[in-house]
Amino acid sequence: MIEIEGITKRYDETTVVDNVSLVIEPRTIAVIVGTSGSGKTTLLRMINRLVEPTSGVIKLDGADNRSVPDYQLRRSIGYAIQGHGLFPHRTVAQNIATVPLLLGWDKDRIKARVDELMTLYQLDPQAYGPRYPHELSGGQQQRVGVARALAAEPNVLLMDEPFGALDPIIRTKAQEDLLAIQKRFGTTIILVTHDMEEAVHMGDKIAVMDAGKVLQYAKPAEILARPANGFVETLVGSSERPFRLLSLGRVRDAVEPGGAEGEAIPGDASQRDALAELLWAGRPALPVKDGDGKLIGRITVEGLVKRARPA
Ligand SMILES: Nc1ncnc2c1ncn2[C@@H]1O[C@H](COP(=O)(O)OP(=O)(O)OP(=O)(O)O)[C@@H](O)[C@H]1O
Repeated sequence: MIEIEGITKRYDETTVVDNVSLVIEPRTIAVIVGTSGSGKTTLLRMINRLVEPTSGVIKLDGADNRSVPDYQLRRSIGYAIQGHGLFPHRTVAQNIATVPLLLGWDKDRIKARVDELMTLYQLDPQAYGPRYPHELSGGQQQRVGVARALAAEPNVLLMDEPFGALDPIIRTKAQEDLLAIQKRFGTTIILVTHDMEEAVHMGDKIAVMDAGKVLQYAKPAEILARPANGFVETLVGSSERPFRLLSLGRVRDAVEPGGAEGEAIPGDASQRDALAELLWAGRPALPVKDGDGKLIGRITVEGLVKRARPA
């Protein structure tokens, strides 16, 4: 659990983070969104003490983050940034091994962990381990950056626009990979992004920041349905709201009894994708199948339209 209590950061007369309090539950993803210069990066960097707060306290599992030396703290918290921050003169394997090496892991354990993470990120350790960062594509470098942040099995991972520079297809893949890894290791993640789509997709909770303050901190569905004020409403995009709400739900949760003509939609597809399929097929309803291909009912345009409005 991460408890941010009344955190403020001032540079001279300027307050860039203004009395922020947030609690991030273990094994969840909290996303920080906001306009440029709203203080997102500064807030994130106060968690691993790359920036020292002017006042306030941050606790990790109950302990003040100033109770250990900052270098020790940073070895226990993963940190991944846009542009990856890889060491250019170290190989991919050496980059990933950075923190385990600092922690004094033995060679075999480090090699096993590097191989495990590279395999997880679909980079063949034999082929890519000895390469240098510039010999990789942007998407591959991004995966190495996240693998490096995860190398020492941190409970907490801080991510600052980690997918910012990726093209949309690779970005989606990177998001799915991260969600899968988060589930598997139970990591608590704080992710800074500009992208509301990403925030809604990834976040268990979203914190909306403006001018150093957190305006709303709530579940994505709550933020979409009941934005705290006009700023949050603008940020979540009024015209996109219905689709974003639908993107949070699965087809299986909107199944109605009965059959329909046409190609069946998988139950684990998002309701937003189902609506797109229905519109594209020009049909009022389509059948729904479960993971085994068994038909479990149908999904209708009418049903989805009702769900695209806040409850
Ligand atoms: N070391 C510093 N000295 C003075 N001002 C700073 C310093 N670091 C950040 N700031 C200012 O603090 C404000 C918040 O910066 P921060 O990087 O936290 O914003 P952000 O929300 O992450 O922005 P972006 O989305 O553009 O990265 C900005 O106005 C920035 O100029």
